[in-house]
Amino acid sequence: MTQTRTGQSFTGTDYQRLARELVDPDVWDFIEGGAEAERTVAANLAAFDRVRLRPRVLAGVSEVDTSVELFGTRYATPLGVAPTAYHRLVDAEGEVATARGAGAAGALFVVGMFASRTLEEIAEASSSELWIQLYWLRRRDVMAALLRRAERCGYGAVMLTVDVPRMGRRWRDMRNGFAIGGDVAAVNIDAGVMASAHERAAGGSALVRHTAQQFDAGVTWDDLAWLRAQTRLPLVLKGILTAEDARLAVRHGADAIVVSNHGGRQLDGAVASLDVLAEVADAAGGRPVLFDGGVRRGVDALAALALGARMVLLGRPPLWGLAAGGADGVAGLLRTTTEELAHAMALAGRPTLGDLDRSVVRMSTIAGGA
Ligand SMILES: Cc1cc2nc3c(=O)[nH]c(=O)nc-3n(C[C@H](O)[C@H](O)[C@H](O)COP(=O)(O)O)c2cc1C
Ligand SMILES: CCCCCCC(=O)C(=O)O
Repeated sequence: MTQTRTGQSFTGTDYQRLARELVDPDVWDFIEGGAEAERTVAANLAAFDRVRLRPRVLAGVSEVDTSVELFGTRYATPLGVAPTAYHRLVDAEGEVATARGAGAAGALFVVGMFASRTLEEIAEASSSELWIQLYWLRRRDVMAALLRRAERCGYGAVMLTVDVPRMGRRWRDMRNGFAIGGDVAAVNIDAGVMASAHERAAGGSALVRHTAQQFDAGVTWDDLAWLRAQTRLPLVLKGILTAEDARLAVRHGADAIVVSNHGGRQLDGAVASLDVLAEVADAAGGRPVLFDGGVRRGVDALAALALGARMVLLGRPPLWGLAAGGADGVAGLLRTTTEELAHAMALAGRPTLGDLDRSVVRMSTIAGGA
């Protein structure tokens, strides 16, 4: 699924529109929604509206190369699939289809701790690199067991999400009394640990109750030593928004950092990811910096790569692709966005990702400003 009825390539917004028609309204709210007034959701998008590009000319752009290397693996595209929970909410094959789609596009897929297909099934279906994402649960034995399984089936890194000591107050989910329903489940985790995610109650989100019960809000930087000791895989911390925390992450053994505000789903009012990318990249001591939040077009990815990201992750867009067209939809979404990026690189006179630096971007103070 990569073309409209008139033969044009789908863009991200085409996938979004199609997905909206197909997905159950409560699930749509879960995907699209953010915390509280959704100011940070809006800020992530608005930051890209303030990007102005400084193109160079006569740069020899007959070949454009979007490939990138990270932890010894080369990817065809610097776009990757961010960890998102429960892909079977939008497609019967769930993460297996996402893995096939990401593989077809040569993209990294970060499999969520709350995946709705087993780590082994996903690995079997994948032809590109997989990483595993973890939240810090009270049950460290569950985290350790997941890590061992991920290592056994060849996952290449562990991404610890550090911005969810408790669940953001997502009013859409709370008003919908959202709970994970039907036969969808986080199949890699003990059913007892996950039970509260399925308990529907009027006027509240089961995800909030589940997080309060099962996530460990007491962890500190010192606890990272425990996780480090569990695995030889590279450790990537997701959810860093300040130079201070970037320095602490490096000091406590992070091999890479993801600049992210969780797609505006956690602290409403938090800075737009793009606005702090350069600050965090400067503080990361040479460690690779990944980025997510509000990337919808290739030109957005170009700006994030220029401001210091080695790789750019997409959260909601691959779910739109998955809902609209399964594995083909995920591949189509990633390919289209990569083609947009390659096009922008050519027109900006930067034919390789190595040519992208801060001189590409000038941030306007107002959306749509000069
Ligand atoms: C439906 C949904 C589920 C998510 N689940 C997770 C998750 O399980 N783990 C995690 O670290 N981040 C999760 N995220 C956050 C994404 O990894 C990512 O940070 C965010 O979506 C990026 O913003 P974008 O959607 O604007 O691209 C989720 C996001 C969405 C939209
Ligand atoms: C019951 C598990 C909670 C899923 C959390 C997924 C997530 O991080 C999100 O942003 O939503």
